[in-house]
Order: sequence, then structure tokens, then C-alpha cells
Amino acid sequence: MVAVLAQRVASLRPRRRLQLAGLAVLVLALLLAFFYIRSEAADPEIRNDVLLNLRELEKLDAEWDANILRAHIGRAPATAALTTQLPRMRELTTRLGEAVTATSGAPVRTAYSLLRDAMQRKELLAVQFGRHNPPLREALVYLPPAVADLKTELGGIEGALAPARLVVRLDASLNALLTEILRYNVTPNPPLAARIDEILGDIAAQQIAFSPAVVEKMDALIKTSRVILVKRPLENRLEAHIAATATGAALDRLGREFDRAFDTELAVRERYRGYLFGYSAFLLLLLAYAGMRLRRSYRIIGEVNHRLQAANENLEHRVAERTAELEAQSKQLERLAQHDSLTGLINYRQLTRLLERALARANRRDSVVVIMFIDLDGFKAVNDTYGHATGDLVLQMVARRVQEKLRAEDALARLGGDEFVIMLEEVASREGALRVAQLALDQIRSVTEADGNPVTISASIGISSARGHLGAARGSAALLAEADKAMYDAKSSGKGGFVVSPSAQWLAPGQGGAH
Ligand SMILES: Nc1nc2c(ncn2[C@@H]2O[C@H](COP(=O)(O)OP(=O)(O)OP(=O)(O)O)[C@@H](O)[C@H]2O)c(=O)[nH]1
Repeated sequence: MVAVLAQRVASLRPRRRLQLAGLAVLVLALLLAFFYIRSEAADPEIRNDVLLNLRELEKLDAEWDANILRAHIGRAPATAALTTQLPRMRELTTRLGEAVTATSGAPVRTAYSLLRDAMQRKELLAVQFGRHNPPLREALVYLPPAVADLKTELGGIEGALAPARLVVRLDASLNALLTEILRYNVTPNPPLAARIDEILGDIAAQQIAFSPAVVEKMDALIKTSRVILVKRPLENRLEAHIAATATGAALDRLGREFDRAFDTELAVRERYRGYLFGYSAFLLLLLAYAGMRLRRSYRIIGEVNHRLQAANENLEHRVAERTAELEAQSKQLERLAQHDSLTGLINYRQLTRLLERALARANRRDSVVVIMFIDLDGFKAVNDTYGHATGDLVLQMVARRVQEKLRAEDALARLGGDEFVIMLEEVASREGALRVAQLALDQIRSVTEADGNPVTISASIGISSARGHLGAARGSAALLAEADKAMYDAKSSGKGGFVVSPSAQWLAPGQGGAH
């Protein structure tokens, strides 16, 4: 799988491969950031805040309950005490709501909404409770002394204003009312309410027998008793409903769910810390692998470079060698092209080249160029008698001996076989040229022994010459042909001598220099 992937990647274009590598690095970095963020330690401050808020809310709720209870038993300093905790409780509930949004988990949200509903219900009920409680409290506070007061007044009027029978009856009714009202206040129930209602009816029926002042007090008593009759069960019901809102239980539940959510969050972060650790190890391995690959690549590149450098140096060396070889070969070829291989003298080609230049110079200087065509006499016999090698040796000796007698600027060429040519420049006179011809002849004749064998050779020499502009205009080929012809003339007139071509040109006597 990995190998197939690597092969695919390797087959991509370099630009595409670079893009892919960038994308891979981005994904790896994003994954690292994700694990890092998810593994970050949960802020303990949030947990502390939530717990402190919950504790304060519990405390305020308990105080609220205590205030309601105090109001119920008539010890509340004022009904305002029933709502003093509310602003702070609302604030704490809102803060808990914010903590809920920061904490994940449906159970926490459910517990929070239950608490909020309970709080709202309780608040509403507490307001209603606060409305009904004061009249009830006043009635309960008012009734016993009012009964006692009326009874005292009845004692004073006994036998005077009303018949004693009626006074006794009202007194008994008042006693019964107080007893039943006190019982009703503790346990309000319909039979007791019916009984009180009956007593009140009885008291009302007796009013006609008493003075208006007493009737007024009786009315007040009846009214107060009816307030108690109505408000007492109402307040009890409200109180029961307040208790049923169970804000304490809702707070407990929310506290538990918060704890659980925080613990779960901690466990999740702990798990991600593990992932982060593993992933970091994986990244390190990846990095080490990449480093290794890079090092290997560098090593290979270094080796390839080294080899290329060595190959380059070797190539340069070989090229230099080959160039030197070629130069040497070229020089050799040039030399071969210009020289005769047996004697080392220049050949016909080179001779004509030198002759052209010499004629050009003669043209400029109005000087004389002389050509002497030499053909050995009796050379064939040497070959035939002693063999080709001896003949070669004789040719070499002739070349060397004639060359010895010439100036550096003179030229001696071998045209092939036993034919030689001497070229002289700046020849002052015909006599000078003939002296050179004679010298050459002597030198050739001086070869009398080769390879221990006696030889007898001579030469026939044809001489031609060209002077200045006119001579140069005749050209090298004509000059050579004239000399050749003169040489044949020399041969035909008996060999061993020289003949000057009739077309030879010379300087006028007195114009001459060197030869
Ligand atoms: N050893 C040797 N012999 C050569 C060479 N080139 C030509 N020859 C021989 O030289 C001889 C030249 O012949 P000829 O010029 O007729 O000989 P010759 O005896 O001088 O006769 P004439 O010129 O008529 O006086 C021939 O036998 C050729 O084979 C060479 O390079 N080396």
C-alpha cells in the first residue's frame, strides 16, 4: 500500500509533488493543532466558579425557604424579606447559564432548564404568598385580643342592657370561635370550616340584642374570622406548591451534572493527551525518516557530483591528451605532406609553394630565382647491384651532402626517385649559380661508398632562372619545366654535367649580391 503510494508520488511532476508535500505538511500541522487544543487542560477556574455559584444559590434558596416558613408562622419581620434574595439569585442563575453554554452535554442543559423553571415557578408562588400572608397575619394577631376585649365588655353589660341568657350564649359562641379558629389555623379542613361558619352565623344572629358598639365589634370579629377561613388554606396550598418546586433538588441535580460533565471533559482531554503523545512520536519518526532520506539524497548527490567531477577531469585530461595527439599527428601529417619521408627534404608540393613565394619576392626586389633540376646518373645500377636499401642510403647521403653546401635560405627538394631540385634566391650572377651547380655535382660524386659497397654516381643538372617582374610572370611551373628540359639536355650531352636553359634570366653584370 505504502509502496504503491510512494510509486504514485514518484511518478508525479516535480511541481505537483511539491504541492502535495505542502498539503501533507499542512494536514499534519492541523492535526497536531487539533490534538493540542483538545488535550489542553480544562480551566479549573470555571469549575470553581460554577461550584461557588451553586453553593451560594443553595444558601440563598435555603434562606428564602426559611423566610417563607417564618412568614407562615408569623415571625417574618416584613413580607419584603420574601424577595430580598431574588436579584442575587437571578444573577447567579444567569452566570450558571453561561457556564452551561461553555460546558458540553445535554444532561447539564436539561438540569439547568429544570432549575430555571423551578426558580421561576417558586418566584411566582412566593409573590402570591406575599400577597396573602399579611392579611392572614393581621387577622390572626387581631382575633384573640379582640375576643378577649368583647368578652370583657360583655361582662360589664351583663344583666343591664341585654338579657343574661343572651350574654352567656354569646360568650360561649366567642369561646367556641376562638378555640375552633386556633384549631383551624393549625389544620384547616372543610368540617372545621363548616363548624366555624356555623358559629359565625350564630354570633351574627345574636347581634339584634346588643348595642351598636358591641355589634360593631362582633362584625369585626366575624370579618376577621372569615379572612382566616379563606386565607389559611390558600396560604397552606401556596406553601405546599412552593415546597413542591423542589429548587433544592434541582440545584443538587445541576451540581451533579456539572461534576459529571467536568469529569467527562477531563477524561476526554486526558485521552487526547494520549493521542497527542502518540502523534508527536509518529511525527518525530516521520521527521527522522525524512532526515535520513535527505541525508541519503545528499550523500548520493555528493557521490554523483564527485564521480561527475572525476569523469569531467578524466575527460578534460583525455581531451587534452587527444588534442596533443591530434596536434602532433596534424604536425606529422603536415610534415609528411611537405617532406620526403626517406631523406627528410621538402617534397614537390612544398617546393612549388616556396618557389611561388620566392618569385613574388623576386618580383618585388627585381632579384633572380634559380632552379636546378638534378637527376642522378648511374643510380639504377646501385639499386640493381646492392639492393633497394643501399639505394635508399645513397639517396640519403646525396641529400645530406648537397644540403651541407647550401645556405639556410636555399631549398633542396626531392621530387621522387633519384630526382632533386635546388632553389636559390637572390642570385647575383650566372657564374654564382654555376658554382653552386658544380658544388652539388662534386658532393654527389663524393658518394663513393654505401653500406660498405663501392658506388659510382654522378648527376645531370638542368638550370633555369627568372628575374624580377617578367620572370615571376612566367610562373613556377614554367621555371621547373625549363630546368627539367635543361636537365634532359645535360643527360643527352653525356651526363655528369649541367646545362643552363636558354630562357634563363640574370642580373646585368655589376648588379649582383650573394651567389
Ligand atoms: N633505392 C631506391 N631506388 C629508387 C627510388 N625511387 C626510384 N628508384 C630507382 O631509381 C632508378 C632510377 O632510374 P634511372 O634514373 O633510369 O637510373 P640511372 O641509372 O640514373 O639512369 P639515368 O637517369 O638514365 O642516368 C630506378 O631503378 C628506380 O627503380 C627510391 O626511392 N629508392
